[in-house]
Amino acid sequence: MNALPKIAITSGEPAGIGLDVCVKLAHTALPAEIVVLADPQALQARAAQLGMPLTIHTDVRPLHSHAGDGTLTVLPIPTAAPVVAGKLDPRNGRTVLEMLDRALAGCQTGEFDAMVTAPVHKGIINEAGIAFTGHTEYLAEKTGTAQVVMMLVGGGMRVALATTHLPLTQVSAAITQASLTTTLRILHHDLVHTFGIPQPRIYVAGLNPHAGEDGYLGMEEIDTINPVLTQLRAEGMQLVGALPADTMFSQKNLAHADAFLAMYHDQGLAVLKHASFGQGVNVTLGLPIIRTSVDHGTALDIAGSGQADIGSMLSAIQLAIALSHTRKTHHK
Ligand SMILES: NC(=O)c1ccc[n+]([C@@H]2O[C@H](COP(=O)([O-])OP(=O)(O)OC[C@H]3O[C@@H](n4cnc5c(N)ncnc54)[C@H](O)[C@@H]3O)[C@@H](O)[C@H]2O)c1
Ligand SMILES: N[C@H](C(=O)O)[C@H](O)COP(=O)(O)O
Repeated sequence: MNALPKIAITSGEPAGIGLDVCVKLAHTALPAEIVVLADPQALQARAAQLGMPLTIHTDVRPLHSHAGDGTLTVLPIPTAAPVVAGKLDPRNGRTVLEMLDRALAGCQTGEFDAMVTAPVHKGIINEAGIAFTGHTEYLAEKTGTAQVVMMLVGGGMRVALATTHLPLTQVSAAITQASLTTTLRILHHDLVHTFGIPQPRIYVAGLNPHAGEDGYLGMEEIDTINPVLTQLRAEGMQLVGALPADTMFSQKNLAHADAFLAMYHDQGLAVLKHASFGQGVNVTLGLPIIRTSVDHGTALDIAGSGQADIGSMLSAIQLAIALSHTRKTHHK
């Protein structure tokens, strides 16, 4: 097996900073073979807008590590409409999904070892007539995976979510004993087998203020969360909780927890992004393929301006490389 991982980067919403990040990536060396899925014309135009040199290769080249010499290997996915930095166009909604489909297919056939996703704009894909809530849910559906777990890594912590892109009014109903059990099993399994932590300590948040205050501020802890924790502790998992979310991320807990499980998106991600926005990584656990992503969105306000930071993309690629090596070692 090839020792140099081959990583597919989907460039995401073309009006956003995904293209800026890819142009900057051309100038950063990495210990992997990198293939960017993008519209070559739009990419070249963004490089010109940024005033950065870029040479695009769309032919199949012999195996080489990403030199950071201003060149990019690009797998062309043409946009349906011309791309303007900062201006969304629903006609390009489907293009974004074509990139994901192509990268996923390559990961499934072994053409790629992992996919790393630049940000997409969920709203414009829906405006294009395609129901879409996020990469996480999309890749789960496309791979026929009943349940996956979104986990972000950054600021010295790992934060996983019991629910992902859901309106708050639907969160409580979505957290069932069955879903929470599966989430914790996936999280525990990946912490052990992918992140190499033999006996991970997982700190679990409650859903309600003060973890429900013994039922006076909500019943989800008593009815759903605590029974699941009790059951899984009996199986040997080290679980702490259900904890009041407002103090769960204290420095003391940070020193002891291998991962935190938040009940919903902003309960966990507001904390993690406060600590590490721009450097964090989003990783989907439980998929049959390796997928990591940036921790930021399309940043339409700065697309084409040169202000886009590539720290999170570099962290996402580095984690994808590490996970590719781990998977290859286990499958030897
Ligand atoms: N991985 C993903 O696909 C992903 C992740 C988060 C948000 N989103 C989507 O992105 C869209 C916009 O989301 P948002 O406005 O909430 O968040 P955002 O991350 O796009 O922007 C928040 C702020 O951070 C700044 N910013 C973001 N990334 C930056 C970078 N790399 N360098 C410098 N500054 C940066 C932006 O300019 C903006 O001021 C939404 O449609 C959202 O769903 C996608
Ligand atoms: N929840 C992610 C975040 O806030 O960073 C983001 O929306 C991307 O999610 P997907 O990877 O599912 O697109």
